Amino acid sequence: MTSGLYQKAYATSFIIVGSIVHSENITSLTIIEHGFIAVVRGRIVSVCKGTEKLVKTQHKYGIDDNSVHHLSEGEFVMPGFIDTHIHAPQYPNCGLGYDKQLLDWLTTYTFPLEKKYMDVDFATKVYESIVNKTLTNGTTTAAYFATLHYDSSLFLADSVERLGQRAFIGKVNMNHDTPEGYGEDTYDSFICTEQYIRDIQGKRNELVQPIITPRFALSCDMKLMILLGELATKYNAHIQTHISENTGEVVAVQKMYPECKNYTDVYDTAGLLTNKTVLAHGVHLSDDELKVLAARGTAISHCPNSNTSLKSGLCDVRRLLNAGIKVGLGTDVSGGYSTSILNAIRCALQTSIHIFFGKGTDSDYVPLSYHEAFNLATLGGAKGR
Ligand SMILES: Nc1nc2[nH]cnc2c(=O)[nH]1
Ligand SMILES: [Zn+2]
Repeated sequence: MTSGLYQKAYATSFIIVGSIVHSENITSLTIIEHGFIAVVRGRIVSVCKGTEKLVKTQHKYGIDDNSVHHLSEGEFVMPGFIDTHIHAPQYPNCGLGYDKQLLDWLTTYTFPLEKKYMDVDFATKVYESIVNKTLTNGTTTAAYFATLHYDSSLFLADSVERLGQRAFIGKVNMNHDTPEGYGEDTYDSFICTEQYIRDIQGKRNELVQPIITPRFALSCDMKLMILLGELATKYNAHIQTHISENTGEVVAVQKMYPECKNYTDVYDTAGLLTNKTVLAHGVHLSDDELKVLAARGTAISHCPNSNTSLKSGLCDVRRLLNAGIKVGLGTDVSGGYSTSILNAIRCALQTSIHIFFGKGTDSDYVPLSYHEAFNLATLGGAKGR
């Protein structure tokens, strides 16, 4: 759905007639040819086929012929894509800096760019353009990381609201090992985050929600993470962060938290693993960690473009699904160079095939199918919410 039509969906009632493609579960793709989808004041009330049913639906909801849109031959309607992990401020760096792996990439390219968002004018320009770009690419829901800056993070929420996207927007928290000019102390980070949550919830717009966003275990100490976990409970808020993306990062986390069993245990100890938590990457998780994540109902955002671009590794989605973990797709701009979830679908399929090659093509490993990848890009991402 184009962004114009998407915005219109919230204001009016209408019916789209034509082919409908959607995913009801991970094992199949549903294709309804010559069907129709009826939307009444922003809510889908019917997905059906048949002329008689179409006429009945028009009568039932008082939808006149001018509000019935017929798709042309070859066109189809499908659910919007869900980007479960994207860094809005990193958009200007898309396609840059892949000569480094995660930790060096952060200090060389990412932190210096994010620091610039103390300038609200700069932030407004970039945020307006990334929200427009993702909407154009068919992303109707996104979980955004903003930056540490309270004012610019609110501007991202304003852009999302104005342009008509559903989004979870996080003011990032970082109080440990921070670069010059881009860090916060524990108290400020906590106070500012609480105010930020209140501001966003105060919009009373169900499409725009705050999400608690400790950057990752190397940027936040345990005290701050515990405080953020408490905020999540108090405000019934979602949580997002990164986990086990890169082997150097995993080693550094174990060194920083020697009392914890593993990376997952760090977040579990802080109370950050809930059924409203989304963890990006999860490339190098052990079987024990997968069990804990499944038990907590915590989701993984699979970011295959980023995992390859930053040479982090091949994330085995089949293994995550078999462990009972909810999985969605993320672009991870600008670790990933593309803002498009269609690109994430393609990258997820290729990553899965590369894992299959690694196991030997005579193995019984089943790479992801396109209908599984389509599910991860739509309903799978929605489950993580
Ligand atoms: N890909 C990615 N991983 C991270 N880990 C901590 N911060 C980041 C980030 O900005 N991007
Ligand atoms: Zn990320």
